[in-house]
Amino acid sequence: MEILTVRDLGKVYKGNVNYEALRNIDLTINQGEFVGIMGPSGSGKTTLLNMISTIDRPTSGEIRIGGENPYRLSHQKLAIFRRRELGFVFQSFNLLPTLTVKENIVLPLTLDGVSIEEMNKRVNLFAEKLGITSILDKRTYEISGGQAQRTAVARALINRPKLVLADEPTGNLDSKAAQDVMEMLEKLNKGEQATMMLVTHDAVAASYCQRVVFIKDGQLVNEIRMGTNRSDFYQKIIENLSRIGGTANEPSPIRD
Ligand SMILES: Nc1ncnc2c1ncn2[C@@H]1O[C@H](COP(=O)(O)OP(=O)(O)OP(=O)(O)O)[C@@H](O)[C@H]1O
Repeated sequence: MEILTVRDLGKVYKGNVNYEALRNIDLTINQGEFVGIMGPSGSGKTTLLNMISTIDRPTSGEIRIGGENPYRLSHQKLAIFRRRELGFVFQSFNLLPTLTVKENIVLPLTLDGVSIEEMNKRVNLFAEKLGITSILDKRTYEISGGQAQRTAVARALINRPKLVLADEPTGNLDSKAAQDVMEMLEKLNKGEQATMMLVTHDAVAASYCQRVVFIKDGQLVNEIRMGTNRSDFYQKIIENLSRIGGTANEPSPIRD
């Protein structure tokens, strides 16, 4: 089943000089897929993510999420759609510092009037899956970056959204914490059948995806799929990035 359908998408930033940031983008993400988007700086990754996350309107083409075109919804319905159908994970975690870890996680549920009992059930389930049960009552300034990102992942998934969108989720983490977060995302993708799209510069993070799509100068140029081995997939990602000018070649930090 298709969760995300992007057809012939285009984006032109209007200004003194118009800039065509995306052109003829076609992308489909099926239920339960984990897809990475990679490309050089300025290639259009954030622009694409902003269109899909309904933050910014496309100039042409169409986006459907779970069969719905979010840009046809009224302002109020769009806000509800975003909260119920999309989950967000950001580079900078975006947790509220005055709340505890648990309060941050349940925030999307409180806005939807879910019962306390159901909230507790879900928060305990996700906290256990993400290994953050012992820090639920801590404030966000008392936890590590890796714990903060796992909290953000729990918050993004607690509503069981149709699509989870992650923007450089490992960008502020050291390599060990980054690996932990990617392992959690992979586990949740498999265990919860969560459909995920990840924008990243990090080839190691991308190697946890099942499919990586490459973007250059506003166009999708290639896609590769994970085979049986993550180490080989990582090498293929690096080769593709080198070809399109995304990053230098480097030795694999992945051991099988
Ligand atoms: N609001 C805007 N107005 C005009 N041009 C913009 C705007 N936002 C982005 N651009 C341009 O569109 C192109 C794509 O930008 P985008 O931020 O999507 O790239 P990116 O691949 O996410 O880059 P990075 O990896 O550096 O974050 C760039 O050339 C950028 O300068």
